[in-house]
Amino acid sequence: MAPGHNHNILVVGGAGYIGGHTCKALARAGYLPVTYDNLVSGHEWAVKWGPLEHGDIRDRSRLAEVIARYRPTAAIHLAAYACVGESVVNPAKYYHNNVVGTLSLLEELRAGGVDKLVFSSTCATYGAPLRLPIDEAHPRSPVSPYGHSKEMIEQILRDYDRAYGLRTIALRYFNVAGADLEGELGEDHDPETHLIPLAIEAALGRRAALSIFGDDFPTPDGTAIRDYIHVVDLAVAHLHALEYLESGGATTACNLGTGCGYSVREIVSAVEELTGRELDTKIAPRRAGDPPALVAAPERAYELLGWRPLCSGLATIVGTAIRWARAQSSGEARAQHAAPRPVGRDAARSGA
Ligand SMILES: NC(=O)c1ccc[n+]([C@@H]2O[C@H](COP(=O)([O-])OP(=O)(O)OC[C@H]3O[C@@H](n4cnc5c(N)ncnc54)[C@H](O)[C@@H]3O)[C@@H](O)[C@H]2O)c1
Ligand SMILES: O=c1ccn([C@@H]2O[C@H](COP(=O)(O)OP(=O)(O)O[C@H]3O[C@H](CO)[C@@H](O)[C@H](O)[C@H]3O)[C@@H](O)[C@H]2O)c(=O)[nH]1
Repeated sequence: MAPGHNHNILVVGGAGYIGGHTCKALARAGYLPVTYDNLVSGHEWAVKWGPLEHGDIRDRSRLAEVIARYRPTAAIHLAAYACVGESVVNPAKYYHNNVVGTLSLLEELRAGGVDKLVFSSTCATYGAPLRLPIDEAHPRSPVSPYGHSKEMIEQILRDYDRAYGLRTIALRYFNVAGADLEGELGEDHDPETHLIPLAIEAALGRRAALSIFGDDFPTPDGTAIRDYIHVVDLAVAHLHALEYLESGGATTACNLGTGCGYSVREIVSAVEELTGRELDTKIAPRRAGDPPALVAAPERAYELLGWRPLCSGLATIVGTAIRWARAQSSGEARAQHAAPRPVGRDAARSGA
């Protein structure tokens, strides 16, 4: 790419778990990821591959300023609250941030002439599945406010394309897990709610026991089944999605999953095997809003994007997450967190 060529990508929510990995993949492909994030759950240390612009998606003047400064050719929108259970008890929080916030972002993208958007959607838009695996034609009937918020946004995006020509691809992620293959990034939520990091923390003795939310689901071992996709595979899919839009692709949506489902008990066994520690578990009631099984039919993404998951085997997902968790308490993690963001070529391209 020629120096000075404007290939800035606005990564909204780029300081988060998936956003950080996506920025790394973008930088490797020659883009400059410009992170826009209010750091409500993201981290400054996770922004290593381009500038960090602090701001909230509901702050339109701040958004306008950042878009005018970097003139991105496209945006990737990952900023949201994303906990299914919490959304059931506090739906207002979810609709305000996810839906109202996205409307604010869309207005400023329009005003700034940004006409391509990759959107982080979710398999939670399907609700309780009527059939497995779930393909994109499956009815979407969310069972949590979180899922509803994402489904509403998908509808808004279709309408914005028809009316304003904003082309978008909604990526319906299944369960994202694992950590950067080089150990530079990983999941760090506070509080953590996701199964794999919680199981690892329990195995490493950092929490007392892992609660298994329900063992009476209609699944072979009674625990809920999910399709886990490695965060690095997911990050790379965003590059393919961007290329799809850059080459004129029409507004659409596709699943990002593997087609393989694992139960909570199977995840517990994998964590035990790979840490060499026995896990203390206790059965707890089902968590509100949790469907029994979510497994993707992943073929549409293969065909549309020419993408395949390459590191989403369970051993790699759990193995990289264990390595990341172990590094958190060591000097290795602290050194990485302190690493400065790249300057020079990137600073020049940022127009900073
Ligand atoms: N983790 C998963 O398994 C999963 C699965 C399906 C979909 N998703 C979606 O992927 C996206 C990223 O998820 P994640 O796991 O990386 O979560 P995360 O919490 O680590 O990242 C979200 C980022 O958005 C930022 N953010 C939130 N609200 C903001 C606001 N109002 N203004 C500016 N920044 C804001 C946060 O600070 C954070 O950096 C979310 O949209 C989520 O719904 C995640
Ligand atoms: O301590 C725990 C945590 C989770 N689970 C179960 O493990 C499974 C996976 O849960 P979790 O890791 O919290 O992910 P989900 O609730 O499935 O949600 C994630 O995956 C969704 C897609 O399925 C995304 O939309 C959400 O943003 C993302 O948080 C579910 O059956 C949970 O009930 C437990 O049994 N014990």
